[in-house]
Amino acid sequence: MRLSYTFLQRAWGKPVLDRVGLIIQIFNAHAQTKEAKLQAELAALMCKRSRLVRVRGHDGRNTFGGFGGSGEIEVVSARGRASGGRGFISGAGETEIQLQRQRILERKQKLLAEIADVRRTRAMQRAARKRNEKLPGQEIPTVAVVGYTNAGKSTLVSRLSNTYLYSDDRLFATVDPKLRSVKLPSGRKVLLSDTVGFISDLPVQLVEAFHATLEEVIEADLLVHVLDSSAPNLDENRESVMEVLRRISVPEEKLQNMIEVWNKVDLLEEKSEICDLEEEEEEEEEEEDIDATCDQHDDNQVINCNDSGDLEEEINHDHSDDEQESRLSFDECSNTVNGHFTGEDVTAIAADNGSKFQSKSSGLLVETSAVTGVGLQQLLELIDSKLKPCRAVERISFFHSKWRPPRREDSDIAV
Ligand SMILES: Nc1nc2c(ncn2[C@@H]2O[C@H](COP(=O)(O)OP(=O)(O)OP(=O)(O)O)[C@@H](O)[C@H]2O)c(=O)[nH]1
Ligand SMILES: [Mg+2]
Repeated sequence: MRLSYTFLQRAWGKPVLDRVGLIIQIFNAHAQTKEAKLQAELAALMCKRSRLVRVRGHDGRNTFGGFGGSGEIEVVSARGRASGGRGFISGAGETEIQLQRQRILERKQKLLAEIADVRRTRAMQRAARKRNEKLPGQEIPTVAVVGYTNAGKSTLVSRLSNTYLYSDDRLFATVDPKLRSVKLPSGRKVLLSDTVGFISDLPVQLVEAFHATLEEVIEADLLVHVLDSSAPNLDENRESVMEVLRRISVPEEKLQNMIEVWNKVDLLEEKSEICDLEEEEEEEEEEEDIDATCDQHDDNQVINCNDSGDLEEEINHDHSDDEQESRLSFDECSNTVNGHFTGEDVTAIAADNGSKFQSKSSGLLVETSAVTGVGLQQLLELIDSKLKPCRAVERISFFHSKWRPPRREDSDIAV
């Protein structure tokens, strides 16, 4: 496999990346802020336990880390070179590998220090924001919008806040979390935080490296999990997101209170219409077939008029086949529509899927289309209702108007 990277790279004259390398490349290309760029670089460095990542710039020079937007990343095996393999570094041996590892380590420490700096600034800003919201009822809660990449998070946040956020039909369109202010039906303001999309089997190194981004999720008062309801692998996507949330230690209580949004329902409707048309055509074809079969049976009836019992059995058998066939085609059609569900009755499907899905009856599920606007009002109302109880508790707190020492993490930051 390692050999084939080199081989393919030479044969095609293009960089060949594995999954992790590719993700890092995409993150790097989409990173806009200093923080995101630092994190992308750190992610690359953290993937070097058994490999080395090297960047070839326009001038042909190779550098470690700090790859620019148009630089090329080359992921190669350290072991391959150490054993005299045809790597990128000529005359490579264990000493050179060690030297490079040392350089990587130094760079990593520098990056970590810079990221800690950025985090400190962010935490101080957050602390200042909270201090400014000291009057009861004036707190601005944060709602983190999380979900699988390409589920429609940015489109949804844009639509709800009436502002522009970059969205695209590609992986990791968002790399820098963004906050947007939204007014809820009760009149209260919230900050919606559009976050980085997750993927299945998110490499551990990436989770660590993107921890600063995921802070938004941990700090949020409420989570909104956006799913692409038209995705054929909705279950898997859902599980992948839950896994990452658990991995970054989001409290179970917050996960229990999380709102689930099944977005892109307009696509289901479109597909459902296509499916209905197909079904109608199939039914027409079946009717024609049945007519033809009946004609045949009529002929049989005439021929076998003395054996009516057998004939009846034969006819019933044919009809049950027809029923089964039409039921099968319906099921197939439903699967084509959304992998598992029809847009109509989520509750029934949720029941079918046991505890895997939160049903509508739990009050935590909303179907939306960020494009057509369906379900958005309902979503805002749900956010409103989910935030109300905790705010009410704070309002009756005896200490709300008194001075309190800063929270531990804030004091750490101040030091
Ligand atoms: N038909 C339809 N398309 C949608 C809907 N919501 C989002 N999209 C499209 O889905 C694609 C991805 O949308 P984004 O908002 O960028 O998705 P995201 O979850 O923010 O993606 P990442 O930032 O990569 O994690 C875009 O092409 C959107 O136009 C929807 O409700 N219906
Ligand atoms: Mg996005």
